[in-house]
Amino acid sequence: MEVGFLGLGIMGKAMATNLLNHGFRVTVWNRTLAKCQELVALGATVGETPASVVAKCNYTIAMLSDPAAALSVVFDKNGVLEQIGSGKGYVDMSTVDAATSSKISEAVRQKGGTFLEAPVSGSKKPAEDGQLVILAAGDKALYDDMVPAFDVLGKKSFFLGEIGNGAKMKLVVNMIMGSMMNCLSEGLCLADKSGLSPQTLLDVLDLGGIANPMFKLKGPAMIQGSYNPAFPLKHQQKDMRLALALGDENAVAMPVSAAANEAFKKARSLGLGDSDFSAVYEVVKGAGGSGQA
Ligand SMILES: NC(=O)C1=CN([C@@H]2O[C@H](COP(=O)(O)OP(=O)(O)OC[C@H]3O[C@@H](n4cnc5c(N)ncnc54)[C@H](OP(=O)(O)O)[C@@H]3O)[C@@H](O)[C@H]2O)C=CC1
Ligand SMILES: O=CC(=O)O
Repeated sequence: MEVGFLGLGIMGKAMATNLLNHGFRVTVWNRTLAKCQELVALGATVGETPASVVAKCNYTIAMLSDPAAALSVVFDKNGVLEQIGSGKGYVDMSTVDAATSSKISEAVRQKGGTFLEAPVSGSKKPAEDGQLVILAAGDKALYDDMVPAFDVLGKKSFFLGEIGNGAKMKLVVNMIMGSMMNCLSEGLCLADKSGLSPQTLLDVLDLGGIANPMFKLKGPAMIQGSYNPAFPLKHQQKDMRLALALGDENAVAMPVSAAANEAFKKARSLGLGDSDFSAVYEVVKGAGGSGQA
């Protein structure tokens, strides 16, 4: 199967690599084109623009940072829309809101193409290991066509029906995740300040009913103050913001998530946007950092 792949950030690079390793022919594009070279070494070809990738491939996947990036790659000059049409499918796996997804879907369908949103749950390591959870919605025939690729990228795919449902599911999941990360940070801080060992807290948590892979993976690095980005904090804050907007639309009160969002915003203002989202611990500790938000 031949696929195009737009966006070679932390996730896109791992996902495109997996596809190449499983025998897919992959044509890649990235805004910073130099990042394509690592994939070329693994057998990928490069498209000069999103439009040229779509011209070459019947199926094109995108994995981009946020709604602005997702829209730009489709609607701007040399974008996806210039070459999409009958017989061509576009699959956006970025985490965006339902309105962004719907806008892209309508434009692609107007040109005669098909569209699927398919955001993923799971971070850098699950992406490298092909263990993502895929939350797809939109064109069912395109979903069926993509199953061989989804089987390589993920451990499970869900087809959630009409466009927007994948985006909404992803935002609900990440709203919970971001709130949990804040709660873990407060727990580590409280343990430390009240004379307990944060590591012993992690050991206790891991044996009980609220044990989870995120606490187990991130906790020890947080204690060390190590925030090598697997999931950049700026993206977690974007997801909290979009989830809170979904809460506004549906009149759902989310005070816990709103407080978590404030902590992520504060972390961005302290220059921690490119650190892992667990760096929100620095805000809870009252410390801070330096660098770009
Ligand atoms: N990292 C994670 O653990 C997970 C991330 N996600 C979601 O996946 C998506 C990608 O995340 P991740 O790979 O971590 O992010 P990165 O920040 O590592 O990569 C972002 C990608 O988007 C591109 N990009 C940004 N702005 C534009 C633009 N205006 N036009 C074109 N391309 C643009 C970047 O290009 P360039 O290289 O030129 O900057 C890069 O390829 C996000 O929506 C994120 O929320 C979902 C699950 C897990
Ligand atoms: O979106 C992030 C993730 O870990 O899932």
